Amino acid sequence: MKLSELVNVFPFLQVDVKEDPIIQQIEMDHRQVKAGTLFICINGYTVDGHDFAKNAVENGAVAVIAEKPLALDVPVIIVKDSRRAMARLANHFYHNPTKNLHLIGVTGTNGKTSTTLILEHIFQRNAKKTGVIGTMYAKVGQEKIETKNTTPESLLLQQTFQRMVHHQVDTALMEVSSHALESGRTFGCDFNVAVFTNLTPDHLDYHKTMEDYLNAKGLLFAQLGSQYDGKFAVLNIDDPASQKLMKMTSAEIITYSIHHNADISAKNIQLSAKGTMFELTIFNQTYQVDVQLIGKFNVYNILAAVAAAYVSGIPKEDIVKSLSELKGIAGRFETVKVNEKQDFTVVVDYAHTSDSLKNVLETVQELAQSSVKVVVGCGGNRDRSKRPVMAEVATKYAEQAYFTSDNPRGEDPNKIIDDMIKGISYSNYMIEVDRKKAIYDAISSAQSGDIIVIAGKGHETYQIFSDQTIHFDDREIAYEAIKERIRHVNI
Ligand SMILES: CC(=O)N[C@H]1[C@@H](OP(=O)(O)OP(=O)(O)OC[C@H]2O[C@@H](n3ccc(=O)[nH]c3=O)[C@H](O)[C@@H]2O)O[C@H](CO)[C@@H](O)[C@@H]1O[C@H](C)C(=O)N[C@@H](C)C(=O)N[C@H](CCC(=O)O)C(=O)O
Ligand SMILES: Nc1ncnc2c1ncn2[C@@H]1O[C@H](COP(=O)(O)OP(=O)(O)OP(=O)(O)O)[C@@H](O)[C@H]1O
Ligand SMILES: N[C@H](CCC[C@H](N)C(=O)O)C(=O)O
Ligand SMILES: [Mg+2]
Repeated sequence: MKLSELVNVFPFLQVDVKEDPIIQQIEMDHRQVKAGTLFICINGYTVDGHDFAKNAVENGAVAVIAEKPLALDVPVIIVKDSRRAMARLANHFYHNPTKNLHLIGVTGTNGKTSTTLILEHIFQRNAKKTGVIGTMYAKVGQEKIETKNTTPESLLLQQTFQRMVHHQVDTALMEVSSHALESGRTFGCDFNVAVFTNLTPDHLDYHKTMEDYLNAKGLLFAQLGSQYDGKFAVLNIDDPASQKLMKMTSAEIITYSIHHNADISAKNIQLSAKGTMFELTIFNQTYQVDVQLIGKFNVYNILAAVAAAYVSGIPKEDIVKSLSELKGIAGRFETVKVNEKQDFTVVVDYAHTSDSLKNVLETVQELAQSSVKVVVGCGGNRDRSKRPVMAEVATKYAEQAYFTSDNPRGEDPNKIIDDMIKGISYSNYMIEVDRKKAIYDAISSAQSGDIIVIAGKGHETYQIFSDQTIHFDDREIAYEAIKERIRHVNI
């Protein structure tokens, strides 16, 4: 595509393109630039991409998008906001791929990954070809692509959607983070259905207040389009934030709930260690369902997915049938079992907010025959305000807590634990900064009937320190620790 054709998307931009190079790719990182690239300068949170424009040209960039004049030997096009401009350019460059996809976006503090993967299962069981974009990976058909962000930057996002279109994907299921909405990564995505799970405290380092955080989530619903265009907003009306989201959208509103009357609802929920049974009502028709997922919070995720699948045209009976074949989700309430001699339960769960930790601990309290133990830490360079709240929840809802590290990143792990224990009401905790040792401590003291929750990292296979990232998988460590515990008991 010629530069002039590409920048045509900006309506009032006066571009004097004397040279009109062919643009073969667009990049925002100078290290990815090759001959024929349009380089976009982003003033980021850590460095300013404008400082790398010269290097980008040396690497082969044939044109540059910037927010200020730059003395370069290639055309420089000046825009007001280059991140925003990038979303628009990406959309145009990759031929507006979401117009050719049925796109479902899921937002909310907790449950985005779970809901998108339940949706993937429902759509696949109903003969749809799916694509997924989220925390664990992006997936085009069966091919998995590693992702750095839950919701990637617009360039990678639109490129991934284009791959989906080329691979005949019809339905795309996507987690939409508040960071992405706030920074415009999703501008230009043509969502058909937007789903809201819940809003509880997290990311207050980035959004500052809960109101700002809600407003960021609200952008998904505000940008969705109207009911006249067949757009649907799926809202959890047990969460008060939904009242505000209703006002922000002109899409058709579909409600789901456990506690109120709603379009999609669940009643008579029976939890067990093997799964969950409940009565599911989809627009006045009720079905008995029996799923392998554990916990009331997963009933919410199922309701959200059922609602989104139904408004996407999957018949009620087919949705219900696919729920019975639903398997667990990696790193979400994932149990680690070595053999039959193991008379206690170990659960690895991605709970990394106070609300998700409370939910998972309340769930295991209902299931435990003896005591509940929890191993938990808080991420470095992330919302500090959640640290003492998570520690309070851990000590309140478990008999014994082990405070440890969870991706300290650029921070001193001991200081993170200091922040956690500041001002908490209970003292039933131990501190072990080494996460492996903390897991061994918790498991080596396991008694028959205990449940040990290892929280915060779920599917992650790494631990991020200031100077290095090491391989670290809670499930692998727990497995070894359980083997040792069983050996010890049998000596
Ligand atoms: C705070 C934040 O959101 N940061 C995101 C942001 O990075 P940034 O603005 O800091 O980028 P930067 O490092 O300052 O670089 C600025 C520009 O210079 C360029 N550059 C930089 C260095 C260089 O040598 N050459 C070069 O060209 C960079 O490519 C970039 O274009 O833009 C990057 C590209 O899109 C993101 O990957 C990055 O996410 C980081 C990794 C991150 O941790 N983000 C978290 C907070 C986040 O977004 N989380 C949400 C999930 C939350 C949830 O699910 O609960 C998410 O969607 O992932
Ligand atoms: N609907 C829910 N409500 C509250 N907690 C939930 C819900 N669903 C899942 N959880 C808890 O939150 C954890 C993370 O779930 P999930 O990965 O689905 O959330 P997410 O929104 O994708 O998180 P992230 O923001 O990191 O992408 C789970 O391991 C579980 O403890
Ligand atoms: N999406 C979440 C992931 C947190 C996972 C936890 N293990 C941590 O590193 O804090 C975040 O960016 O806050
Ligand atoms: Mg996620």
